[in-house]
Amino acid sequence: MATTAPAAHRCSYEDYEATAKWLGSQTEQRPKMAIICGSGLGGLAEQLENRVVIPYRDIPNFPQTTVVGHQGQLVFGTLEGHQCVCMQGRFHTYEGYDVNQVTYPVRVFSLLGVRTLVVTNAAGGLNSSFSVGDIMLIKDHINLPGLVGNNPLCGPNDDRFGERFLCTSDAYDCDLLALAQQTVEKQGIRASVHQGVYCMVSGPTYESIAEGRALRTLGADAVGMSTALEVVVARHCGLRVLGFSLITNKVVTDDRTLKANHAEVLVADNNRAQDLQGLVRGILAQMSVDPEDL
Ligand SMILES: O=P(O)(O)O[C@@H]1C[C@H](O)[C@@H](CO)O1
Ligand SMILES: Nc1nc2[nH]cnc2c(=O)[nH]1
Repeated sequence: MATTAPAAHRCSYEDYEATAKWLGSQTEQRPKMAIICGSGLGGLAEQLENRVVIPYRDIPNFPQTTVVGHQGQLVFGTLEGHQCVCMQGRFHTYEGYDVNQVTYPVRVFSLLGVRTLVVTNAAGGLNSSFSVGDIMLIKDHINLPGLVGNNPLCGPNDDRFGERFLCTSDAYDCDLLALAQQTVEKQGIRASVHQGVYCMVSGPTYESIAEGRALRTLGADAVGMSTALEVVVARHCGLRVLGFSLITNKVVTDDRTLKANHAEVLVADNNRAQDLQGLVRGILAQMSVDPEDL
């Protein structure tokens, strides 16, 4: 039987605008920061003050989450003095969404006035010095789907969002990364936090032994099924990006008896999500608050 990739879901500027306008009518909050919560990492959104919760099913043009550990709602509120919008649940291409649907919220956030994107994910550790439960500050990525043609910037370029040819050598903001590293030192958690390269694959399969080895050879420290596409679109609309991976499992690169699974990913999240939340809060507490937020 022939199989086909999902048909490209073209979204017009007017679609993004309509969604942003509708969200703007649901709350007076105008966040400058968006946080995408990875698998099992939605707890951060519970910590916001003055919460306004909007289920994805109510939002015009929004996709729906289908993965365990991804709740499917936007939460507006304040965290450490910053007005934020949190995605409690993200979209993945392995769910059948195409790259434009997966990244749809990022452009909507930019139209809402968001200037900084914080991305989090659950990822498999490839770097042999990483342990389960460690945090990786993302310093760069390998956008494997994008490199082989599944890039959300393919197709006609809309100059209202950004330029045709985007440079991604500076995708992860150096100043935010430095602030994150300072916070790590301040919190005394250096032993379990590393900087590294995140590789996005499409999933939903976890890596074969040969694939795990190949990704390590490519220079990846951790591998997951999200994030890079969102970051590309965020950079295209000029957002600053800070990224975190929670290492939920070690990618199997030798022992055939070990098997990665989503339950193990969620257990590791459950055990260590609070550390990641504490780090994100610590970083936000040190970031100057936009005067318009006060
Ligand atoms: O949404 P993220 O990237 O955190 O989720 C990861 C990748 C898959 O969705 C899932 C695999 O266990 O966790
Ligand atoms: N591709 C991939 N994604 C993950 N997400 C969490 N763990 C993993 C993993 O081992 N591989």
